[in-house]
Amino acid sequence: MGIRLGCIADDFTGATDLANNLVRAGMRVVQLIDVPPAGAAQAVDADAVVIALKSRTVPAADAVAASLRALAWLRSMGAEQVYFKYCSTFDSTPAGNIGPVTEALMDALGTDFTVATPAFPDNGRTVFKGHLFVGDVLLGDSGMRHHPLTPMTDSNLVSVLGAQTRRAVGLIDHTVVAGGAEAIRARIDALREDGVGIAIADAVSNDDLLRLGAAVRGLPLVTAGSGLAIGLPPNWGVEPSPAAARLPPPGGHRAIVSGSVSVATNGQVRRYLNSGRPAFRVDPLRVAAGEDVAGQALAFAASHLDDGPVLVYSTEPADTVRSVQGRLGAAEAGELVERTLARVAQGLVERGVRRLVVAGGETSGAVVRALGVTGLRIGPQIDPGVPWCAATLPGGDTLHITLKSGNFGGPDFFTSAFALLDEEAA
Ligand SMILES: Nc1ncnc2c1ncn2[C@@H]1O[C@H](COP(=O)(O)OP(=O)(O)OP(=O)(O)O)[C@@H](O)[C@H]1O
Ligand SMILES: O=C(O)[C@@H](O)C(=O)CO
Repeated sequence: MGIRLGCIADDFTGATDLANNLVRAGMRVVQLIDVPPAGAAQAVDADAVVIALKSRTVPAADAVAASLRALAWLRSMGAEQVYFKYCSTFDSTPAGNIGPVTEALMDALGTDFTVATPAFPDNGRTVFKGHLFVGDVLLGDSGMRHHPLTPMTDSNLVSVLGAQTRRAVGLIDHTVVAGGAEAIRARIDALREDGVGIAIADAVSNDDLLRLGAAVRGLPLVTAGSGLAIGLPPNWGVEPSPAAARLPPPGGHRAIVSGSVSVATNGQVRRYLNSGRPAFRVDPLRVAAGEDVAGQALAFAASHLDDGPVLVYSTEPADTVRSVQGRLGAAEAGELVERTLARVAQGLVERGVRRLVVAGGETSGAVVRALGVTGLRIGPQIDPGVPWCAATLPGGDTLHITLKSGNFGGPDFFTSAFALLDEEAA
């Protein structure tokens, strides 16, 4: 039997976020890093496959090409419905990539209609009258306003998406969503007749997402944050089951690698440092000056792994990061830190780390690629949007790894993550 749901995620932590919601709703999910080579098809035994791309901020043409490659592979696996996952804060610019990728997927699937909703109420992302809220504030008033690559200053998603697409963008508003699947389908029919190709869907609660999920049964393509995923498995008669999230038993040393500069991660790092546990700070300026900072971090880690977890971090508040970027250049600083942390992660695994927390989407991409990991089995949720995963290392060992989006996770995430793994193993 082929897979039911084929998913394309525009970044790595977003992919595990989506996979997590599907697993919680009972699907057996495999996450693949990049589009697999031909012939890997036989290896997949799952209800859903999530292909993790790094396509959020690359040029739109590259994002489209990568997404179409992923689509072709998912279709070859028999995917009955396709899910394009983007960020719950709708990270994009007028050049894309949400609009261009959505339209390319619609064209390739030969469909004239799809929905778009980044709503993820469990993490405070709600859509009301087409406007996206992050917690209690509109998107345009949130921290996303100052994002270096995708500054989000307009909270009205109908206009944000309209600026990125050739197709007309409409709205399925909350009064319709509250009316249930039939009412939503009637609204979809009316929008289609009016020539609308993509509809932003309101959702302020998980119940809204469940109703939307039922209504989009049979649409070849849905586009969303991870929230809509909770409403799709019932369309195939799949029900929540703890078996879906079962991972092999964990072992080995524990470590945390954090290159995220988000507000939530800053709080988590601070909390960890205050607890007095072993931690090593990676200073990008010392790396740029030619010091072997990765080597120093690994030497430090080696002497503390027995009483781990050990934290290696470059996480700093926004003003410090800005000052580093001012001296090195933003892209150069980012790449330098990603390369250093990826080397640290490799060295940690060589030194026996088999339980690894990684914070930051770009950082996760760099780490996972450096480790030679090609697929992740999704396990239990630590906090909304962040599950433990199991990967097979090139040498055959199992690595338990979690990829945390910058703004996800509670203040004690770095300790609660390991505690959950211990509980599951007990
Ligand atoms: N101290 C630092 N100075 C400058 N750049 C840094 C520093 N620490 C990390 N970076 C870079 O900042 C970027 C952070 O992006 P990343 O996606 O990993 O985390 P995030 O943006 O906080 O989280 P997310 O994308 O998951 O919301 C990376 O390119 C990283 O290398
Ligand atoms: O949807 C989200 O907010 C996350 O999964 C994400 O994509 C962060 O990069």
